[in-house]
Amino acid sequence: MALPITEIKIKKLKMRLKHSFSTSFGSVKDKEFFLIEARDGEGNCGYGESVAFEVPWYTEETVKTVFHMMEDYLIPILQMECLTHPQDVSNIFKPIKRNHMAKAAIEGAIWDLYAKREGVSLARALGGERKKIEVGIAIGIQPTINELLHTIDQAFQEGYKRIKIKIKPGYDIKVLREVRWHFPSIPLMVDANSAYTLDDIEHLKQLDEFDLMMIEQPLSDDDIMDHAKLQSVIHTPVCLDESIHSLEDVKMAYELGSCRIINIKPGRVGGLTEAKRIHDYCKEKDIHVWCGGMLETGVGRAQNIALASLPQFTLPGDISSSSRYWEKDIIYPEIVARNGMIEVPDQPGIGYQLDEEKVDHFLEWEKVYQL
Ligand SMILES: O=C(O)CCC(=O)c1ccccc1C(=O)O
Ligand SMILES: [Mg+2]
Repeated sequence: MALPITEIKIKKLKMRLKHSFSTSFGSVKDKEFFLIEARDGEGNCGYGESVAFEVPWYTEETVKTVFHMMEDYLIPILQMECLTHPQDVSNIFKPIKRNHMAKAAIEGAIWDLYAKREGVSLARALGGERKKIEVGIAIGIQPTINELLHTIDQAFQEGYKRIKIKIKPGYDIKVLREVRWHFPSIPLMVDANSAYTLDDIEHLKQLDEFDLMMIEQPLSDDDIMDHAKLQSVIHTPVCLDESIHSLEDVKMAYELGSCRIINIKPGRVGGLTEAKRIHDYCKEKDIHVWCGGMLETGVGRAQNIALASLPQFTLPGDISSSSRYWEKDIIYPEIVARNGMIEVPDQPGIGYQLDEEKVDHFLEWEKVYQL
């Protein structure tokens, strides 16, 4: 069956985060992103969200490169090709190298449109089975230890299933000692966003004393080899985030023993289809996976919820309530984690409605493309 797309609309939005989010390389206060709409001319509309930031600190993409790729290369490809299934999208985009966040934004809208046309939830369309997913919370680098302890306490009281804290050189061992002193048994992990090198191996070995679920992306963002050297000498499981752009990267990491856990973000790997391929491989190899976050609004968050309903997402993801980041989200109902669980919607598509008033409120401009 054909999957006829008649129109793609790009909406540029800017939303202020409730609190700025700080990591080892800098902080984000205002989130600029694109909301993508894919229509079929029969009244159905699918939604996608781009996750690139303004500055290329996380990966090389930026808000501007995402727009450039979508307008100048990806949408023209859609204008030329006929689709039968959202799985075709990654294939037709193959001639364009990388630029995964641009591809994923469009592909996500097409997956949602497809699920709505089929009358099934996006979770179901992807092969998801879970009715509820376990979620955790990511806490940025805090100005003081007391603020960190307070935020952890709050998150734990709200029932989040695990706490992730960001670390960097000078903000690691001492901080963890404090955290473990106050919270000896909470499920805890750390994310370094590539702040260390192999020269820090002796330092990183000290992490083993804190009973961490994992250390996420300690070394360089494009490295797979050094992480294998590190994993061979520390007990704490290594989880790769920035280093994983595709299934091929996961295979290499598995073969080399670079990590024991994979963080999957659809935006980083080029979309939901590639995310699912990675999931399926990890299931076969018994590698635990979880769904990462990119400070998304409700649209990206809803897509992550659908993805995390797949069976190998065995660890709680970075998918917190809308209210953690936003005064008002652009979807309704807002996403709510209760006791560290989020229900996977069973309505067609992402299962949340767009709040057009809110979208208009945060809208900077929009552009329409006929296919
Ligand atoms: O809660 C979230 O959305 C994830 C927070 C987070 O850790 C993060 C936020 C922005 C960019 C990269 C990362 C990351 O996982 O490394
Ligand atoms: Mg990370």
